[in-house]
Amino acid sequence: MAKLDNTQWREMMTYLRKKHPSICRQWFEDLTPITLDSGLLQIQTTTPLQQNYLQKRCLDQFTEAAQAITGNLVAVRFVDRPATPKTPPAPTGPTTVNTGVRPVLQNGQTSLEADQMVISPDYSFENFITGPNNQLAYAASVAVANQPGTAYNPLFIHGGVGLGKTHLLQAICQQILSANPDTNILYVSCDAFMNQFLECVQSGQMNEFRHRYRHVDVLVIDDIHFLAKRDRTQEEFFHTFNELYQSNKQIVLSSDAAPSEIPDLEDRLVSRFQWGLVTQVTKPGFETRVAILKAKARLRGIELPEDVINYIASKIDSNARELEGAFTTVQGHAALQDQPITLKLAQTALGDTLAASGPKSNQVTLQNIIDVVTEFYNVRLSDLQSRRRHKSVTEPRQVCMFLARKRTRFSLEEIGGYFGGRDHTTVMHSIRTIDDRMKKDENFGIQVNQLDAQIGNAPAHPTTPPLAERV
Ligand SMILES: Nc1ncnc2c1ncn2[C@@H]1O[C@H](COP(=O)(O)OP(=O)(O)OP(=O)(O)O)[C@@H](O)[C@H]1O
Repeated sequence: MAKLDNTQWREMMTYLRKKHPSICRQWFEDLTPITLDSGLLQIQTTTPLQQNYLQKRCLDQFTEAAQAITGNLVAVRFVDRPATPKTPPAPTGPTTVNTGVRPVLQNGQTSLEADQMVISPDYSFENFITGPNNQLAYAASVAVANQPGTAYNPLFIHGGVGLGKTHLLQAICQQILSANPDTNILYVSCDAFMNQFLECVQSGQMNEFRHRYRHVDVLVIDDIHFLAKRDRTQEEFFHTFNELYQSNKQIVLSSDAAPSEIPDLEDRLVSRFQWGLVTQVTKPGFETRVAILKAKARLRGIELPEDVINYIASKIDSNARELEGAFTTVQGHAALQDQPITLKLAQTALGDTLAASGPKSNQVTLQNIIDVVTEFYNVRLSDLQSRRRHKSVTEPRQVCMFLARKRTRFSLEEIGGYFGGRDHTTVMHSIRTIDDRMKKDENFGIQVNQLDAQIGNAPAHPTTPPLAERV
């Protein structure tokens, strides 16, 4: 049987590291090219999780590399170890639940299946760095993974963007599956749950929908706060929750706010979400940021000098996703220039984009604005996103919209969407209200300008025209 020779395989890996450094992982070393037959390159993985992940997330890059190295039109397929016993689909009913690791057919391909989230091998407990900001969430996640359905049910993890909620959710799935590969885990985004619900209502497939969601061992839903204001979906979720809970099936949820702070969430759901354990992840401190960068570098098989790590960790203090983004930028520059990563290279690479998250930054994120405004007015983000119209909420909300428009690239629609699904005319109105008031009320003007200054020292977004023209 034809094969890719070792030199070609190594060249393929080098090609990937050079052209697509951000997808490369240390564990790619464990991949083996097994056959190259009739234009099909089969690559063997060491776990079903890797196989599923690579097939869904890295196929294009591997195909490009295979074609570049062989000079032929080659298709790539990732295959699991032949020795791995295949579990037959559960025989019950028309819908079989899959784990996200072994996609299982259900009446052929359906949109229900297509919405299953892909689990990344990176998101394991091993690769999760703990610190005072996430210790409890981590410990609770490990407990749930070791004793699904009994330790804490439901487990509800909340916190701001990029702070590791999804990572923990996926680590739970991975751990459960590695202990018992036949566990039926359904891991979806809240968005997928809502869309599937609507589709199934419209197509008269509610039996399939219910079967799918109510016959799992573990239900994991990311970003459950999107249930806000969706009355019918909340109703459906309520029944799903009850049925699973009563059968001691584990439920794990993540959200950007604590249950009681999710706007327009029915009380009965709020109280159920609090039955188990509600735990928060917050911003990592400097030492945790350093450790996260080291872990990410290890995962990618990259040597990141200590001074570069300290530099990035000191400049970016918002969240792990932005840290990782900065690392990717530096890695990309090094690969493009074919240079080792040094402090100088990192400083140049990050020069334009550095610290999009911090007050030292010259770019401002929505989170920076929200942090400053919510602290000043002593309100919560969920208040700003709610329908509440009390002055104590409308004023900070309008100030946020005003500053978001002034300091970020977001469109009126995007800003409105973020602050509770408001349309662009509402955002326009808010901006004008603040603008007018700043002109008329000197103290108020000073106050908003101070908030603006606290967000960062950068001028208004340089590529955007003056605010008045943009409203
Ligand atoms: N404590 C941590 N240790 C290692 N990596 C982390 C940690 N926290 C976050 N990360 C990494 O940061 C990135 C963003 O994390 P994740 O997607 O889990 O955030 P999130 O809280 O779900 O954000 P969002 O609400 O925007 O979905 C991921 O690559 C994740 O692995």
